[in-house]
Amino acid sequence: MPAAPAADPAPAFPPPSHPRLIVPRRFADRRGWFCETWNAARLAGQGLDVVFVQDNQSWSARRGTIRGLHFQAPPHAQGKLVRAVRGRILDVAVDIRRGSPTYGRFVAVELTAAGGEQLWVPVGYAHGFCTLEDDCDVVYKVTDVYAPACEGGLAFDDPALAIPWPVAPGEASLSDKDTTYGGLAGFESPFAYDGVPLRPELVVP
Ligand SMILES: Cc1cn([C@H]2C[C@H](O)[C@@H](COP(=O)(O)OP(=O)(O)O[C@H]3O[C@@H](C)C(=O)[C@@H](O)[C@H]3O)O2)c(=O)[nH]c1=O
Repeated sequence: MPAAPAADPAPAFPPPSHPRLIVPRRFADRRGWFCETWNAARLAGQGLDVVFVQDNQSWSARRGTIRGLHFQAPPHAQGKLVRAVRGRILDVAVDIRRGSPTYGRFVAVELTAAGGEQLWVPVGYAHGFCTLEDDCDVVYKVTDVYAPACEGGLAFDDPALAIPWPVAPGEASLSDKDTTYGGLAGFESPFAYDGVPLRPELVVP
């Protein structure tokens, strides 16, 4: 008896511990467009099964504003789903999981209000962004609450990371806090590697 044809393999969605670019569909008509910016069931069906507990928004007045690189340590580690709702940013996620073969490597992707792209930044990654225009609003959902005692950071301009920020370090608009962080040398990460290396592909099949 001939073997039954093999079923189509399930799409190989990346696990939640991998960064991911999500571009929700927009339904355009004469008025403009409509978009579901987050649909828990749909994304769970695509392997991103997470619960958000807080929504954040920041407004940055100037092009060349850099916020980051930030993370919260356990027990309040945060996954973040980031998008620009006004303007454009270069969004960056750095692998800071101890023992990761891609430790210190990063993904950098442009997020635009015009395109509605979203970057999923998993737990175990430091996050930061640079505004590419004046007057940028960034909103993001997070999977744990703000916990100042768990806040940590890395120097955005650490030469060991070599992130190609689109602004000279001396010209970036920064918070006082973000000028105090050290680089990877001597950094003791609170995150352990979970077996999922950082791959360059960010777009879900
Ligand atoms: C992050 C955060 C800050 N705050 C307060 C603390 C402080 O007084 C003020 C500004 O905080 P910060 O300077 O930390 O804001 P900012 O530099 O924009 O911090 C953010 O940067 C990006 C890159 C991230 O990934 C976020 O998770 C967050 O760390 O807002 C909250 O009340 N809740 C929050 O969740």
